[in-house]
Amino acid sequence: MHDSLFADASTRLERAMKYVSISEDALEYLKYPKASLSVSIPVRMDNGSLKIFPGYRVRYDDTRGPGKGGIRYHPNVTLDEVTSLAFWMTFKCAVLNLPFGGAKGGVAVNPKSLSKLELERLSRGYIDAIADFIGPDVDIPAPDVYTNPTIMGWMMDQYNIIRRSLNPAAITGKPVTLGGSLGRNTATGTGAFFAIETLMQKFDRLPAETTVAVQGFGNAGSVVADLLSKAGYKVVAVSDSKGGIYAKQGLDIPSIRQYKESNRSIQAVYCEGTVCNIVEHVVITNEELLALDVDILIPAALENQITQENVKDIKAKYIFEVANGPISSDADLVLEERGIYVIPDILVNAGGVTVSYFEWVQNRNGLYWSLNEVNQRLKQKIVEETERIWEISQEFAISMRTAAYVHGLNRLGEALSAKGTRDYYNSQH
Ligand SMILES: NC(=O)C1=CN([C@@H]2O[C@H](COP(=O)(O)OP(=O)(O)OC[C@H]3O[C@@H](n4cnc5c(N)ncnc54)[C@H](O)[C@@H]3O)[C@@H](O)[C@H]2O)C=CC1
Ligand SMILES: O=C(O)CCC(=O)C(=O)O
Repeated sequence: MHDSLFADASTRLERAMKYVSISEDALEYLKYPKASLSVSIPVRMDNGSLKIFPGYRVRYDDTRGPGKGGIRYHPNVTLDEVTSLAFWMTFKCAVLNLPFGGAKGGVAVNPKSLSKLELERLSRGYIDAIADFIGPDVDIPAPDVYTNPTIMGWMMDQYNIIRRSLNPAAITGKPVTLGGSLGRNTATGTGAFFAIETLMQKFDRLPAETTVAVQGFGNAGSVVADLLSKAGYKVVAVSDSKGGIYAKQGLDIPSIRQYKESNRSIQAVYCEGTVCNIVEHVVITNEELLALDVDILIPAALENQITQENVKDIKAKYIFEVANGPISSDADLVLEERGIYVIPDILVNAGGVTVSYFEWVQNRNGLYWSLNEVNQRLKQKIVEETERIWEISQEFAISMRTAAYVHGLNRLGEALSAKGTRDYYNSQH
């Protein structure tokens, strides 16, 4: 594994290069972020003191359209992490053929330590600091880890105050009442479910005979766990930042979600109405969850969860990356050698940005779609691109990850070439 997350992420590009025929110039462009902004956000705390939080927004590439990507609140956020996340967004949007480039933002903060008012001040302060860097035709933020529709609502409102106009398409993942799209809040997990279903059919796997473990029970992980369990898969383990639960007979995911809503933590429960009772289970660590002997492993938390250190312990047959970058590049090679299928983040978790695109389209048209229409369109896109990446992987006998990068690189290369060399500008100065 490289010291820098971005250096590690870039190796994926290098592995795909030999299967594409795009210009050297295009490849050179794609090695660097187009623009990066680092800001300091002053926040008046409830006790009257002033705290400064570091924040970032990176626009990696906007050849195919405005930058697009979420905003993360986490104590470990760095410019290196945000750059990697913006790099992945660039390829994700290309893989899904969305008219967007890639961007990402983040603030180094533990949001759990802030009051609701402090969180609102921080969110408005972040938009104050980056307002000139974003916009509906430039770069459009959305939610990511520890941010949510409420925070997107504050951010859009702050952007509108600064611009003195209403700009619903400036931010996606907003509350529905402020122009958010139906289905955006569940889109990442739903898209992942469509990708899993498409590929499990190819592997002739029946849901009832397929066990699943999910690391991270947030917006993305809890929804995919729910959809899989409703489709008959046996979800035997889930976890959050504090640890996990395992039950050989399978967990009742809807009950665990219900319990989490009122208690903000996970517990192995079975609920009838509002009464939830604890059922037989084993408490496990996140490390133990990753090493479970299950058919499908779904990392849905943070980066670098499977590395050279623990890759030998992995027993799952298929890994669907719902998190961004959960597997380091060296661990990826080991998994490939061992015949473990890894289905990459830039495809599996692309449902979120796809419905963000639908939200942006609806905001610009002022015509809003039903939930059914959103989910039908989402399914069509995810299934189509999953099939295409599968074909590329079969054609060149390469991993699904490399195939996804080949697919994205082809689209990016075409757009970069269509823009021309820009030598005209250079020769004028
Ligand atoms: N929210 C979205 O629309 C999208 C999210 N993603 C990715 O999905 C992943 C999860 O994001 P969300 O579900 O949105 O975040 P979230 O904030 O809703 O949930 C994060 C979950 O991860 C858990 N977690 C945090 N640290 C952990 C650790 N060290 N070990 C195990 N669990 C841990 C938290 O307890 C929580 O359950 C991230 O990698 C994010 O970038 C990707 C595409 C879109
Ligand atoms: O919805 C979006 O625009 C971006 C979601 C995101 O940050 C991601 O896909 O990692």
